Amino acid sequence: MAQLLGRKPAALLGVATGSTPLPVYRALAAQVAAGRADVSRARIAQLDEYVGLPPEHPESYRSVLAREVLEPLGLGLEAFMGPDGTATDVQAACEAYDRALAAAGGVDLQLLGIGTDGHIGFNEPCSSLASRTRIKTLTEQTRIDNARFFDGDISQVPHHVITQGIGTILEARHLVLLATGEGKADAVAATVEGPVAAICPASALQLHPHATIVADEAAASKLKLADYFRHTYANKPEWQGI
Ligand SMILES: N[C@@H]1[C@@H](O)[C@H](O)[C@@H](COP(=O)(O)O)O[C@@H]1O
Repeated sequence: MAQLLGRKPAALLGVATGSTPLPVYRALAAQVAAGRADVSRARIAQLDEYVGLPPEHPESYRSVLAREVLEPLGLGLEAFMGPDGTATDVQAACEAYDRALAAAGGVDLQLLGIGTDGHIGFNEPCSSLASRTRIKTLTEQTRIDNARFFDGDISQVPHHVITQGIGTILEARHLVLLATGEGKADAVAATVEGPVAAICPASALQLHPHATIVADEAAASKLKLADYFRHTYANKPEWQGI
């Protein structure tokens, strides 16, 4: 991210919620504090949002991103773009968000996490690979996974969400998907080595010309080609800048 900001100070950074990307946000904030990265002209775009949670609810994704990304980077809400989870006309809000992203020049770098079922954003299994920002219904598993943010009480986890569609996500110039822990190993294997199929929404990354997957050993543990991936990473020519 810091490299991108060096090349393009007014970059539009797409950010994900969840626990996995938090160390990235902390590292970027540390670089900003040390004067090694300048985010003063950067803008931040939200990936998904719960429907019906007021923006000031501590677990609305707008609140989470304000707390974890905007404030540590010293950015205000004027640098932030996101869909309105409380809109009366949700579909119109979704379409407006897609238009706003395009009008802002598109997302330069989109950070993604991955759900245990292979979802990206909140595109649950069998989401159309061409989908645009829209309302989705969460699976029971995702609601169970996310109950930890709601005092472990699943009844507080909304059933409906707004998410950038898979087609919308694929329009970002660079996709970076982060996965840690054994719980993500099946999803990572299906994403990287499985067929491109809506049953694993993250497999759509195989269609993107510039997608990077960063996985720890546990999350990578079910990859058949792990040795090959390690070898190529260790032998990247310096000119590739990785
Ligand atoms: N909508 C978010 C996703 O964007 C995120 O990738 C996923 C994984 O979260 P974690 O990184 O905490 O495992 O959680 C939620 O479902």
